[in-house]
Amino acid sequence: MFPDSRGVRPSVTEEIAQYVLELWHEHRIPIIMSTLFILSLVRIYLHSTQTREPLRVLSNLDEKVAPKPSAVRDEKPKIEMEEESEASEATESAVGKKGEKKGPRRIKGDASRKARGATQAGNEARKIQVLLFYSSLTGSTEKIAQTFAQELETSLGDSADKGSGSAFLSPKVLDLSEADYDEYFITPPKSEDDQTDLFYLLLIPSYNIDTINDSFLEHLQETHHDFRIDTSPLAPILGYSVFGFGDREGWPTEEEGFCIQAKDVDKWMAKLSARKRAYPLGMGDWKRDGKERLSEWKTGLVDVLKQLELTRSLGEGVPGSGDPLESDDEEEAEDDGEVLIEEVSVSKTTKGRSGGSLEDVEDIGRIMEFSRTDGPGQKSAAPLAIDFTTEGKAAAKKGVTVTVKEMVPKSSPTYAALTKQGYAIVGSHSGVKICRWTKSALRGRGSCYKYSFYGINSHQCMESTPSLSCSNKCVFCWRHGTNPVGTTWRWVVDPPQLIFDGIRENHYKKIKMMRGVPGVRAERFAEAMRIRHCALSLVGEPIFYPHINEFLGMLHGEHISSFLVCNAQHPDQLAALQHVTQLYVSIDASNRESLRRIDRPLHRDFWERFQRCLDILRERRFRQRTVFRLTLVKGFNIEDEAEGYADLVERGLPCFVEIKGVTYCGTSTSSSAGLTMANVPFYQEVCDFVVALEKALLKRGLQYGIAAEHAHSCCILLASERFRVDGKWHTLIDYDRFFELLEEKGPDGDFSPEDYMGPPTPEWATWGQGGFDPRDQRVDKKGRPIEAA
Ligand SMILES: Cc1cc2nc3c(=O)[nH]c(=O)nc-3n(C[C@H](O)[C@H](O)[C@H](O)COP(=O)(O)O)c2cc1C
Ligand code: SF4
Repeated sequence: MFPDSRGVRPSVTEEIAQYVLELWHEHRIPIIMSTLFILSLVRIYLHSTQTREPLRVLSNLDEKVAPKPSAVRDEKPKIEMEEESEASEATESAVGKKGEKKGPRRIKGDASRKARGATQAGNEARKIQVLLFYSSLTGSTEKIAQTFAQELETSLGDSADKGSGSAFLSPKVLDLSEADYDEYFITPPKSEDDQTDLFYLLLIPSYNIDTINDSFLEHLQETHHDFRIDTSPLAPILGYSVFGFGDREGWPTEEEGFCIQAKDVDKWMAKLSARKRAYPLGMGDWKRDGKERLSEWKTGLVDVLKQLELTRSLGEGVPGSGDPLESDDEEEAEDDGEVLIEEVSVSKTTKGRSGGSLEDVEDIGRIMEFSRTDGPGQKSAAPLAIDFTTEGKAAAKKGVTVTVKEMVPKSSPTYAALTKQGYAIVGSHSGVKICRWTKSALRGRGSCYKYSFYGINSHQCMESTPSLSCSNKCVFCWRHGTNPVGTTWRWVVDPPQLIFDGIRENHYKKIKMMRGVPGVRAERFAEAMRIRHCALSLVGEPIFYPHINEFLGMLHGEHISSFLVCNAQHPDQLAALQHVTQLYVSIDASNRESLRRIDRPLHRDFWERFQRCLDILRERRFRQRTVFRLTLVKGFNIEDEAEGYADLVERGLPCFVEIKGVTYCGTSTSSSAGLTMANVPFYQEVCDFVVALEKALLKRGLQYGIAAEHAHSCCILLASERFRVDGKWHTLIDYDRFFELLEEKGPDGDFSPEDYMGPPTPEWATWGQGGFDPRDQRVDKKGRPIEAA
């Protein structure tokens, strides 16, 4: 090495470094190439000989299908699952689905989706154990319990322990005389891995002698009252249901003790489980219908269990459903377009927007164009823009362009008011609601008067209307502040199929919500899942709807009978109406002045319209089963009006005349009408009026008689002698025959009401007998049984 410029000679180390550097510069390319080559060889070798570790995210997906027992524990694992689903989403988006463009993963804050995914994943991991408890003295329930458990397992798609993929473990059958109550009825037992939810079924035969049932009931009661224990210690179970066996031979009615202990068990279980009644109490007579009832109960139960498997939730219940206090208070509001006085505070805004004055309404002309704007999420079914009436041409004449709006838009106060009152609004102008009688019949507490008079089952009756709008503002209709009014159809028209599907769906939804309500009977609940009747009378005017005939066709197509009530203000639509099972016209007064005062009609020619409607009814009396409905309001339309009503009957010659006292619910603030309790006639006053009317009819040579009564609803039926056969009234309807005739002869077919007249009116419903179905139990406002007089 040479000395540097300063004449200093480099050290040995410096000389070596210099040498290595020169060497690198000379040979770096071959060195890099050969290193890369060697590394590649090593990589290939390792790849072909080593077992691969699965990718982390894929392993997670596997875990989701078959989780390790410890993978899901209460809250925390849910979070883990969430992360897993996030991870799998990440993988999917990073790897990209087949044919999809790969790209950076976008993270969106879709909390609900994540939560749902997490719950489902959690649900998949958890199992459901049905515990079937029974008691038995003479052994029949024991045998039934064993068979029932096997059948249930099959119906649920076999059990998880047999590897079926179902969440249900094999049902366990437990004899209450051997089971440790402390183990099952103080707090629900936990499985070893804490991965199992419990569902309790109880098969209880009743005994009026001392049996194991007594100590069991005592235990339930004591547990509930024990101050050291929570009042609802069984709340963690998924749900429960009870079925009782009894013997009607010795204990004919529930009041006499039929299935009494099953009822008690059901009641205490509701308290202990914090209202987890998953399906109504079933009851069967072991000698007669026991098996049939049990099988029905099982069908309903399986539906609920399958829903539980998916959602782990019993779903919605009506307010107060399964109340731990088992309070049986019922609201007294009577529906069915039946007239009532109720305390309702009507907001000024609501009134202003929905009502509109007479002048406003009459200014609206024929609708020439349709300009509905479908907001996001609104149904896409094409609405039809029609003004089907012949009235209100003023605007058209003036050349005013009218924008077609929805009758009851979701954002309107009307919508809010109606939904608050329990209506489900379907589309933009139809509604459905469960009436109090449907609820009452589900609980075996009596049906509406239409059961006594015409044989309709209230628990199979749907109350609805395709038009929430009306052309009157009747003094006794408390809804006139909340429902829209008008003389012409000036709104968007929904197609009939949309209405039919919507009301049916919402009706069933509302029935299902009654599942946990105390006292609902399993067999009636099961029957209620098949609508047999439709009362088109809820609120508004059904024949106002332009496609009423198509809509009726849909009801009849499903063998749902139609009870249509109209207000005698739309003669053209009435004349065009096809067959209905029973056609009502509301007759609210006997003369022009009284009608104006009571109905406060929007049409200026209301009296002429009214009379034309009566004439149409007269013409059609051998085609349609026609009914006048009179609503008596004291101080308005009772006094001295019997003669006037008789004249109207003479004009319309209806098949029947229903006379009903207005119903009172609370203090009336029924708008300016100011009706009070003083306007509600006593039943005796209604009876006196009916007797006077019958006399007035006979005086005119009209063949009518008092056929039936339903004192509970303050309702009496006058019928034409056409419906008296061999001295017996035949006010019931043969529904099957009605549908046969309709199918044979068509909706305009030539057949008469007599052709589908039913069997004789039951004795208990005839005049003087009160009209309460003896199968049912009358209760007072607090749900306490009322002894028959
Ligand atoms: C002594 C006795 C008392 C009974 N008491 C009632 C009763 O109060 N209410 C009822 O509905 N059934 C009553 N039953 C009918 C039983 O509940 C019915 O026979 C039941 O199916 C018996 O079930 P098991 O064989 O599993 O014990 C009674 C039967 C017996 C023998
Ligand atoms: S007819 Fe139907 S909707 Fe009307 S009160 Fe009776 S059960 Fe209720």
